[in-house]
Amino acid sequence: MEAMKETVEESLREMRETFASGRTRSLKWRKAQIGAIYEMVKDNEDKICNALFQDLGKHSTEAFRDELGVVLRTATVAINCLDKWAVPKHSKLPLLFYPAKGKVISEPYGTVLVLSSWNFPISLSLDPLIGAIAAGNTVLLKSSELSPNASAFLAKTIPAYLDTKAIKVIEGGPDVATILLQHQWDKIFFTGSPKIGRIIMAAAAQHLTPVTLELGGKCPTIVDHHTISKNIKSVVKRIAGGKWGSCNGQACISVDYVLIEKSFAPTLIDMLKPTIKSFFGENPKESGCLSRIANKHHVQRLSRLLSDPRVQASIVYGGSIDEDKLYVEPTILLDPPLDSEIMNEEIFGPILPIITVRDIQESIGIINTKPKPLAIYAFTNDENLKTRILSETSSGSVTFNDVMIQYMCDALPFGGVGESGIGRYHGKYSFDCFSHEKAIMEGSLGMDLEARYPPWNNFKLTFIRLAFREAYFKLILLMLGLKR
Ligand SMILES: NC(=O)C1=CN([C@@H]2O[C@H](COP(=O)(O)OP(=O)(O)OC[C@H]3O[C@@H](n4cnc5c(N)ncnc54)[C@H](O)[C@@H]3O)[C@@H](O)[C@H]2O)C=CC1
Ligand SMILES: CCCCCC(=O)O
Repeated sequence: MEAMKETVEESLREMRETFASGRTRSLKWRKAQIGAIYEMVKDNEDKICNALFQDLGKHSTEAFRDELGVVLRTATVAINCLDKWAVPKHSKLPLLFYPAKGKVISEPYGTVLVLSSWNFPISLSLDPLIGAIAAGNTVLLKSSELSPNASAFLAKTIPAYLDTKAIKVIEGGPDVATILLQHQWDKIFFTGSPKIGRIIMAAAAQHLTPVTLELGGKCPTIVDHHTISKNIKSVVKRIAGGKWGSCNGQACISVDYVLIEKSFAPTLIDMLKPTIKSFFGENPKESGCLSRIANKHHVQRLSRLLSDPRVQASIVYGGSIDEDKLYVEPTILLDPPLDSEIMNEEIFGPILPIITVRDIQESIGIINTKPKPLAIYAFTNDENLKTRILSETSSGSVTFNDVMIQYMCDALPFGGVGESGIGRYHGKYSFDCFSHEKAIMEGSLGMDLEARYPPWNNFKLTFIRLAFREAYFKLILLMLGLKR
């Protein structure tokens, strides 16, 4: 660890020197670096897909949809929009200070730390990296030890494409992260669990470092079957895809549990079963399209969630586990107890609890008994229910009549609220996430209003009262010929 400490100190010193040189402030430099990330992903598609397969058994199609394609689009949007994002924003000032001028400029924070997760190790590393570079920062990236092949690819390949004096990559786990957190950073961007998010925030507090925490939680899916019945096949496929079709439920915005009216349960279960078979065949373990569970610890964690006898009794499909093959069968539960661990911990795996209510309106009350989720999904065409969900619940985002696609829309901010996260990114939100918005004001020496200065008197008070009444003050300036 001593060697690692020296590496970290040397990396930080060099990144700070590079930032101080001003090189990263050049939009040309930023675009060149982001373009290099684009080329790196394009040049190494096979290596990246192989790394994701080695780490997670992730199929190359899923890997391209959720990772490579996401990064390529993020890079393209950043390069195309950076000039616009970086333009100072002029501000309308109170007439009292006329003819002073105001604007806001986006200033890079400086030297930034990015800590990412294992489930989408390429996109969750490179997306924030692109944002940090777009904003003009130097960056150190530490991806997750639980995706060793993807982490090794990033550590080996990024230096071959990017400015190594500005962009550093370190492999390692909690021990390395702990060393990193002992240093002062100008911004920390963390993707991971709320538990570790608290550690990150506590470490950042020592230096008053701003943080973005991309965390997780239990994303509910309401299905109001009365109003979506003519599209029920799409609804069921989207729910199944939102659980088993993206890293096998190991995603922060996966469908965690479903809320439906009791009368609809048999139909939903009967439609989910053939849908799973249509996705993964008769034996999903051999399908090749279903990502593996990350490691034995997570298999044992999922096994523990299922071990509650009351949960065991709620299994209506699946339930088999093969720890050696890091496999948990796509599993459906019907009404596991709301006080069971599986209904109070982020599942982060291929188990789908179906919770039934008498009236779908009761779903809101159940959702509000839990921490604010990263996403809420609701399949409904009932505008009143939509309005209630939007006004009576709080979450990072709400998606009606689909799941997970919000992640791929760079015009929408991606982030949580409460336990599910602090801050947001994607698209321009990434640029803003890694920028300090600095207020600039330029006063005029040409005109000095005595009313600004003592001695105070009623005339000055009247003048100041008027000045806060912008319309009157504008009239006065026009009459005095001081403003056209
Ligand atoms: N909001 C989002 O975009 C996403 C959120 N997540 C959330 O992340 C969690 C799963 O990801 P994991 O990687 O297992 O999370 P994690 O919190 O265990 O690890 C995340 C990162 O923190 C580091 N880390 C672990 N222990 C640490 C410690 N004691 N001190 C400092 N750093 C430490 C890890 O090396 C890794 O780089 C889930 O809760 C999931 O919902 C996952 C992906 C995306
Ligand atoms: C579809 C890609 C989602 C990535 C973020 C997550 O849910 O873990």
